Parts: sequence; C-alpha cells; structure tokens
Amino acid sequence: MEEEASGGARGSADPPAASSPVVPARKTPPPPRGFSRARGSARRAMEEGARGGGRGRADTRAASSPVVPARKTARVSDARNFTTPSRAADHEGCCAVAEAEASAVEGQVKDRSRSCQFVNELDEKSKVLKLENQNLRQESLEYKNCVLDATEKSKTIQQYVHKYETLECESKKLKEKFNQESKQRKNLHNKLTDLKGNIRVFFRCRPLTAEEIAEGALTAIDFESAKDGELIVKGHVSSEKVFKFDAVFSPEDDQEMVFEKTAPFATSVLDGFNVSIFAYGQTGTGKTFTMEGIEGTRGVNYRILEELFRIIKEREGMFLYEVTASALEAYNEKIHDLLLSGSQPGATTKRLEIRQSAEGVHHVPGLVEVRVTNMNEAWEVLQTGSKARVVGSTNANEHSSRSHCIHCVMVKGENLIHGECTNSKLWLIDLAGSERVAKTDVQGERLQEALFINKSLSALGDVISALAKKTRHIPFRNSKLTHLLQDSLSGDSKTLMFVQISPNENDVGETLCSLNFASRVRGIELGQARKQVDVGELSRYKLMDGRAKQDIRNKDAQIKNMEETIQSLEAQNKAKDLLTMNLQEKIKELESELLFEKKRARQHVDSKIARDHLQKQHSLNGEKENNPEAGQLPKMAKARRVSLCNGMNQASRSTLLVPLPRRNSLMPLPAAKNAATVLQLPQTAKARRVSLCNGGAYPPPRTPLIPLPRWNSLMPLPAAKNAAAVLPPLDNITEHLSSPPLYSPPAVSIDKGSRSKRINSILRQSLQTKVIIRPSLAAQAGRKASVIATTQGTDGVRKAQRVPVSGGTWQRVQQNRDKELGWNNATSLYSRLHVLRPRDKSADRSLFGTRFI
Ligand SMILES: Nc1ncnc2c1ncn2[C@@H]1O[C@H](COP(=O)(O)OP(=O)(O)OP(=O)(O)O)[C@@H](O)[C@H]1O
Repeated sequence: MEEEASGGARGSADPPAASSPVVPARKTPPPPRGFSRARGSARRAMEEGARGGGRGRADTRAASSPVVPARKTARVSDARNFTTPSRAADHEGCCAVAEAEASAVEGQVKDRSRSCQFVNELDEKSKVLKLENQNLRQESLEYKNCVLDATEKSKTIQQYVHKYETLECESKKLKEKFNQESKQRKNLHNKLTDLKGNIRVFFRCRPLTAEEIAEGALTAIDFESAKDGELIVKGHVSSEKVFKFDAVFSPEDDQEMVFEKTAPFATSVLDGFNVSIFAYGQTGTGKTFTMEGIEGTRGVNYRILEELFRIIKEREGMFLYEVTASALEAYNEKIHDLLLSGSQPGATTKRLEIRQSAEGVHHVPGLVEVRVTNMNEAWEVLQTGSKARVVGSTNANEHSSRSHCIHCVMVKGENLIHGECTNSKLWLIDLAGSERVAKTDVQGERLQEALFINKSLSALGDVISALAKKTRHIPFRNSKLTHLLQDSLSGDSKTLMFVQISPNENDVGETLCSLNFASRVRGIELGQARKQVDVGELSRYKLMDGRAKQDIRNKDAQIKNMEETIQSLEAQNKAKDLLTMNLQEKIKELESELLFEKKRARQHVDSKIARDHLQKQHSLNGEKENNPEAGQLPKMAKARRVSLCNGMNQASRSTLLVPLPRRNSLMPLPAAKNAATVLQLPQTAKARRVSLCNGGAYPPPRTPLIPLPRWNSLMPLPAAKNAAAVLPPLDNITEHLSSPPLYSPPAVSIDKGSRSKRINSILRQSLQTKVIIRPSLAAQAGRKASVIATTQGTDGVRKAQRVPVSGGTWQRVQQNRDKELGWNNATSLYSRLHVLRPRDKSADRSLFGTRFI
C-alpha cells in the first residue's frame, strides 16, 4: 500500500509522465473522466481544423499531445496574425484546440487534486492499517504467548489429571485396604466381644453418701483385694463371698473410666449390631447416675452418643448414617412414649404395645422417633424423655425412678463403597431400683409402684435364670420389661449390664441379691451376635426369593402337565398301533380265507363239471344203446374241438383254444365233415369246448376251466332226435342271450325259486359294487393266462370264447371284466354272505355250492 501511495504521489508530481498516454496503467492511476473528455474535444477540434483547410504536421503533433504548454499556444496565436486568410481557419482551429486543451488541463488539475485527495485518504488509511497491523501483530504475539501458556497449562493439567488418576487409583487401593482392615478390625472386635461374652457385667459401687458417713456406715466391699474383676463382699455374719465380673468400678472410679470400657459398644452399633446397656441394682445405688450422670459428670448415655457421632464423622465419605432417637418408659406394666408426654412428667399418655415384626424383631408401633443429626440434638431428645419419666421421692432416694426408662437410638448405616446397609439399635435402659418395701416403708402409690417394679425385676430374674439353664421356654412375656428386652437377651445383640450396689454394710443383703443376679446374668451363654442387615433389603430379597420359588413351582407344574399329555398321547399312539396291527392281521386272515374259498370254489366247479360231463356221457351211452340212430349225435358231439388252425404255426395254434358256448341245447350241430371251414356248434353238452386247432394234434391247454353260464337251465333243451328242426332261429337265440344281464349268474334251477333269485340279486349287486369300487381286481385277475371272453360270432350269436391274454386292448379289457365276473363272483358272494352271516361259514359254503351246482 505504501508503494501504491508513493506511486500515486509520483504520478501527480510528474506531469509528462501523467500526460503520456503510454504510461503503464499499473504505475499511474486511471485518468479522470474530464481528462478523457478533453482529449475527445481536442481530437474533434483537430478534425474540424483539417476539414477547414488542412493542418500542418506541427498542429497535428500539437493536437496529438493532450498537454500543450502555454508558450506554444501564444506562438500559435502570434502566427495567426501573420498568416494568410487560409490560415485564419487554422487559427480558429488552434484556438478551439487551445480551449479544449485548457479545459483538459483544467479537468486534469481537478483530477489531480482528486487524486491527491484520494492519495491522502489512502495515506491516512494506510496509517490506520499500519496501526491495525501493529496491533494485530501485537495481538498475534499475545495469542502466541497465550497458546504457549495454554499448552503449558494443558500439559500441567494433563500432569495433574495423571496425578489425580494415580491418586484415585491409590485412593481406591487405600479404600480397599481400609475395607479389609475395617473388616479385620470388626472381626477382631467381635472376637474380643465374643471372648468376653455377649452379655457383659460391669460392677459399680457408689461412694457412701454423706448421711451414711454421718451414720458411721462401713463399706461391705473389699476393693483392696479386688484383682482381675474379682470382688469380695465382706460378710458381717458368715464368711466372705467372692464374685467375678467383667469390670469392677470402685466408688473412686469416675464416669470417664466407666465409659472407657463401654465405648467399644458404640463401634458395634455403627457396625450394625444391636446393643443393650442397662443398669440394675437396688434403689439409690447410682443407676441413673451411671446412665445419665449429672451436670458436669455425664454418664454413659451422653458419652456413648458423643462417641457415636464422633465415629460417624470419622467415617464420613465411606459410610452414610441416619440416626433417630426415641424414649419410652415401662411404668406399672404400661408402656408410655416419653416424647409424647413432653415436659409434663407423669402425664397420662397413650399406652403402647410391643409387637413382633415379620423379621422377628420386637418393636413398639406408634413410638415417636426423632431424627437427629448431631450430638446436641440427640442429647436433647434423650433429656426430654428423661425429664418426662416418673420420679418420686422415697426414703431410699429423694429422686427415685418409679419406672424403667428406655432410650432407643436407631442407626441406619450404608457402606458407600460396597453398598451394604445395616439397621441397628442401641438400647439405653435405666431400670427402676428394687427395694424392700418394709425397709423403704413406702405407702400408697409408691407402694404400688414398688410392687410393679419388683414384679418386673423378678420377671427379669426368671428370664435370666431360664437363659442360664437353657430351658426351652424363656418367659419373656411375663412383664413388659422382659418382653421389650427379648431381642437383647436372646442372643441377637450385645448386652452390657451395670450392676450397681451400695457400699453400705447395712445394705449387704440387697447387695448380695444384686450380685447373685448379676453373676447369673454373666453366666448366660448367648450365641454369637448377629449383624442386622437392613431388613427392608432382606424382605426384598425374601420377596424375590418367594417369587422365584413360585415361578419354579409353576414351571414344574407345567412340565408335569406336559409330561402327562405326552404320556397319554404315547398311550393313544400305542393303542392305535395295536389296532392297526390287529386290523392288518384280520385283513391277512380274511385274504387267506378268501384264497382258500377261491380254491375250494374252483375245485368244486371243476369237479362238478367233470361229474356233469360223466353223467352226460353215461346218459348218451344209454341213449345210444336204446336208439342207434341217435348215435350220430355223440359223434358230432365228439367233434367239439374243431381245428380252425390249418396253416397256422404251432405256437399260435396252442393259444387259440377258445371255449364255445354250450349251444347243444339251443341248436343242432352241423355235420362235422366240413369243420375246417364252418364253425359247427355242438348240439350236446360235450360240444362246450371247441378246439380251433387240429383236434388231438396238440395237448389241451389248461385243466382249470372257468364256469360258463348254464344256458341249459335257462332254456329248454330241444329233442335230440331232430335237433336241426327244433333249433330256434338265430335271432331268437340272440334275444335270449341279450335279454338277461350279460354277466348275471345263472339260476340254480327253476325249482329253487326265490332262493336262487335272492342269490342272483346279491351276486349282481356284488358285481356292480366290485366293478365300480375295485377295478384293479380285474387287472389283477387279468394276469391269468386266459379268460372267458364273450364275442359276437360271425353268425350273430354271442359266444363265450377262450382268448389269449396277449390279444388286443379291447380283448384285455373284456378278459378282465369276464374274469372279474367269473372268479370274483365267488369273492363277492362270499363277502356279502359274510356280511350277512359272518360266523356261519358252513352256510356260506353251501351257498357257494348252490351257486355253482
Ligand atoms: N458413683 C457415684 N459417684 C457419686 N455420686 C453417686 C454415684 N452413684 C450415685 N451417686 C449419687 O447417689 C444418689 C442416688 O443415685 P441415683 O439416683 O442414680 O440412684 P438410682 O439407682 O438411680 O436410684 P433409683 O433406683 O431410686 O432411681 C444420687 O444423688 C447420685 O448423685
């Protein structure tokens, strides 16, 4: 930009360069419009001058130059004065040119001034841009520095991230280690507790009161010789008695020392165990002092709460705890909520009952539970309850507790690392003191209270005795107190009992009673304390378990049903298989029977034909003997076989044996002389078989013969004498043949009448059925070598012929049909008769016999 600006400046300061039209456009700015116009007008003026009389070369040069110096113009004007009239025009032209040039110069000047202005503006802009450039450079440097910083920072961050990851990893390892150690500590703690016993008994003796000292009372306990928890009670009558407890606190031991050995129970509570701490002893022996303490010397209740919240704080981040507190009293065998009664001591409140939950935990439904988040809140709740407790003045104690005061601190814990939830309770119980009514000399209400107190403490003694003896029944429900302490005494929790005694020698009887009771309590062997995993979670798991079990039961039932179904289906299949087998066997049996019957029928027919043949031969022989003229007929009959096969080969002749109908009863046989040319039907029964081959030249083709319709039984036989004359015309015969059904079986005889008709009809129906339903039978039957075929003879008479199976299609069909009508008649008849009388086979056979006789 600087170069351009300087170029512009140079252009404006160098007129020749500016006037030169060949100055490169790059170096000079574009000429202003006025300048162009000036050049155009100059050119036009020159042209006009040329038109006016021609112009000199110099003028032309001058005109060609856009910038003409003033000096030159004056010379031209001087010359005008000394030129000829022709030059006047030149002069005028020159003037015009000069004017044009002047105007051009003027325009150029204007343009230059504009250019200068433009250049100035550009300079200013350039300066601004320079400044901007500098700023940008600076910013760029700053950015570069920033980027460097960012890179360094990102590197640092990455290092930090890496460090953080490493730390996190270490933290995880430490957490795991902590968990393990915590678990180990817990186990050790529990082991220690177990070794010490789930019920521990601490002995505490209060100091002699001022009154007692004043009375000169002596101390019955020998603390000097007490070593390792052993305690010697000085007997004022008999020998000394030694008791052993888990801890012995002399009158000189302060609250802090007592709590030192109590503090581990706080850890147990937060670890998820139920803990019960209670104080037992004669009235005025310091139970309330031990449990609650007095201003400045706080007792176990205060200190254990302190310890609880201290540990909760210590475990922050790893465990989450929720603490609630409640307070109640068992007064005259009634349970009252001490938080409901508020600040009105002894005020009648709603009576509560003890219930057992589904999980087996004893609780008091409807008890007010106050959520507390710190020590002060918790202590306030406990104090509220303590203040509401029934307290009365007796001879033994100015502020004697007339009820059993029970504080309950419930702790819900969640391990944030592995998510285990616990739900534990800390019972802090200040029992009412036992008292000898005669000694305390209480009256009225106090007496009643004392009776209830003694009764409940007696019930507690019974429970302790039963637990010590491990009897099956523990009388927990004999009093509200024992009922409420059932969970604490039955082994689910860790229990600590303070046995409080008076050092006064005068109270040694009560002291011994208390110490004996405490010894029994200490002797109780309870099972290992159970960790109280969150019952809600437990119940959820139980519910899931129940559902899963129910699902399994349902599935089992479904599987059982399916198995039963499968079994029944298998049984059905087996039954069907059995039925099928039986049916197949039956079919086989029937088929074999059928074959047998077929054979029998065939044999029967053959034998019958043979018999008929013999009979007829005999009768013919007899006739021949009686009538010699008639002897010609048997001769003709003998010519039953007429060979029509002259000239045929042997094979074809052997197959062309066609049985002819028994026409002997219908027409006379022609003479056998020309048997080779004309087929002569035999007149007698012997003529039933007609050989178309040379008779006797070849053996007969087959022995089994298919029965032919017994035409003789349908039509009257003509007289044998003049058979030719008696024979009816052929047309009549055709009528006879065609009138009955083609395949209707012949009637047995006219005499048998209705029976034969019935059989006929059965056979007919059977045939029709067979033809329609089982055409394949015909095909099966067609496998026989030859069948009977009914053909139309050349003479128009229907003839039954034996034709070869290898004949034409029509012949085969006909053969099959005939076969079916022949041999299968027996089958169908048998079947039908079998249907009619299935078991009377003899009758069937007789019918069969009848049919073919
Ligand atoms: N260890 C002790 N040190 C100092 N004073 C004590 C100690 N034990 C008890 N006392 C005092 O003895 C008196 C009676 O104590 P406390 O009321 O606690 O007895 P108690 O067993 O609760 O009686 P009760 O059964 O009638 O309620 C109180 O004035 C108390 O301060």
